[in-house]
Amino acid sequence: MTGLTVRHRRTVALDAVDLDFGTGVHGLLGPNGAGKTSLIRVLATVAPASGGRVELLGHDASAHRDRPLIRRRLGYLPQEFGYYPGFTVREFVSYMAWLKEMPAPSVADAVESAVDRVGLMDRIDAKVKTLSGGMVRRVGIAQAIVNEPELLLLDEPTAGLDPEQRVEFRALLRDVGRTSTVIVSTHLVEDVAAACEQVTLIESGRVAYRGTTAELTRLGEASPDEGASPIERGYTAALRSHRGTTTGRDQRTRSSWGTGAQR
Ligand SMILES: Nc1ncnc2c1ncn2[C@@H]1O[C@H](COP(=O)(O)OP(=O)(O)OP(=O)(O)O)[C@@H](O)[C@H]1O
Repeated sequence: MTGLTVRHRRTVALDAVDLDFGTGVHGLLGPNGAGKTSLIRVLATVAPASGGRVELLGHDASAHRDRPLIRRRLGYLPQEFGYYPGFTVREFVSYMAWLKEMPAPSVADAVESAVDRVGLMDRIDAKVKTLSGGMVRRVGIAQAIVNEPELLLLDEPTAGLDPEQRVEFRALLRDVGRTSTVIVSTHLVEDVAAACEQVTLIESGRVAYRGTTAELTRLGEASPDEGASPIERGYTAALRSHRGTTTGRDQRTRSSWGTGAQR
């Protein structure tokens, strides 16, 4: 994408961002309100850009006729996803496969494979409304991967998952990332450390840092900041550097709550 700008009324959520993502697992980090969801929604073709150019899987995301072609090859788990509570897991994931226009003969096997990958085979014929929050999240992941997407977009996918499920989910991400482009927005730096090769740090609608997970960790190792792990220290150091301050504890505290750029 080049010059991607997203405005929500007076708020500039993304400010002329240039980014490209190749095969592999990419972590999208940033404080609350940084612009991560705004970016993912444009990539998922559910929200228009206010400016700039976005090319997805060789298509122009702004071209109406190209969007169905993109959506067939895309998987998307929104931060809050809607589902029909009366559907069973099988019915819901099948319905999403149908929306993605998957060939009918392949749907039944694809649904079982996706549900199996998120560890819910024993609940495949249970109604979604009878599942726990973490299980519903896994149904959301199953619907996102049912079409074996070439571009997988996940907005806060580990919210509600217990630690064991998070470990399994990270393995799934690494597996999908072998052949596809996976973009994961998260607040959990340890998700990034465990599953992502590349990190993009967004703040106030701008790219604050890009590098490999190992580079961000090394940045943290060299940083005197307090923090639970080197990569968390790297996150703080990269944000500070972007803000152009090396001493501003007050500024860091203020900014770590996230701010939209009001124009
Ligand atoms: N529908 C909307 N109307 C008005 N402002 C919005 C809307 N959606 C987002 N914003 C603003 O745009 C900015 C970016 O929001 P966005 O949700 O993309 O951030 P985020 O990085 O995903 O945040 P979080 O980590 O809290 O989910 C914020 O200032 C937010 O308040």
